[in-house]
Amino acid sequence: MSRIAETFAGLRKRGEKGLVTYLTAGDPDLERTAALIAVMDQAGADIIEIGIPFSDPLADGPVIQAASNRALAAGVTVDRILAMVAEVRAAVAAPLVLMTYYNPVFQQGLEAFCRRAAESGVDGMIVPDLPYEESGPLLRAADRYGIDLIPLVAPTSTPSRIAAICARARGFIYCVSVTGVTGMRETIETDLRSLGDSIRQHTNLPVAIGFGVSGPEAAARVAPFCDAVVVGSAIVRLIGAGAFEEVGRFTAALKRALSPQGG
Ligand SMILES: O=P(O)(O)OC[C@@H](O)[C@@H](O)c1c[nH]c2ccccc12
Repeated sequence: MSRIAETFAGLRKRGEKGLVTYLTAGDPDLERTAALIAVMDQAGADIIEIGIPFSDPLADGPVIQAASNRALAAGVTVDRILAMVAEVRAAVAAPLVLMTYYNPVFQQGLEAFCRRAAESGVDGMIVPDLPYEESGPLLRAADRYGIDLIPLVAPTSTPSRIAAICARARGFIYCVSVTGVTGMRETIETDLRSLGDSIRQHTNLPVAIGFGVSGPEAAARVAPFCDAVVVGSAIVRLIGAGAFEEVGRFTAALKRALSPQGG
């Protein structure tokens, strides 16, 4: 069983919803990223998503774009990110998922990228600009190295597309709650119940909902429709403000809101 599958099995047994937290690697530097991954793990994050900064992050809103720019300005590279992951891996219980656009993967070569990611202890990958139709080669490479290629489903995905995406999914399905880019929102208007149902018709894999979840109350509101909630921009904003010691407290508050006794 993969580390991601084990994590969801444990959550189910404990009657909890999972918490997936995101941060951009190298913002403000990789030493801080490593420390924050450990802090989020200890504070209750069930899966940690590590963003590889990219110059043209089309799915990202202003908060994560700014984090990418800071990381790129600090000179972070894919090599250094994977070395950092390899260093923290043994001390961190949570599965680690890379969020990367396709270009950095393609530049290294699909096979080489997946091999090195696996050697560094990466458990899964999200590649938001890789369309389902073109995902075959990367899926095969990821499968060879035991890395789950986690797909995105959006409110605009048609039923036949959802079926096709689910058939190729690994790890979990990342259900995008809104049409648009990452970032905190006041409210989420999407009918998450019916979107979740249309995914579950085609797969038994867990469903995580992300985009726009701003804090513990918002997390508790979307939790009934999924197995895990993803929080990115709200955490990246704390990091961007230098409020590093807040990250652990915020993560713990999010996790409390997703546990049976509630927040
Ligand atoms: O920032 P938000 O709205 O909390 O959403 C999570 C998101 O940041 C994270 O999962 C992510 C960051 N960049 C992405 C690009 C595509 C898909 C997902 C992501």
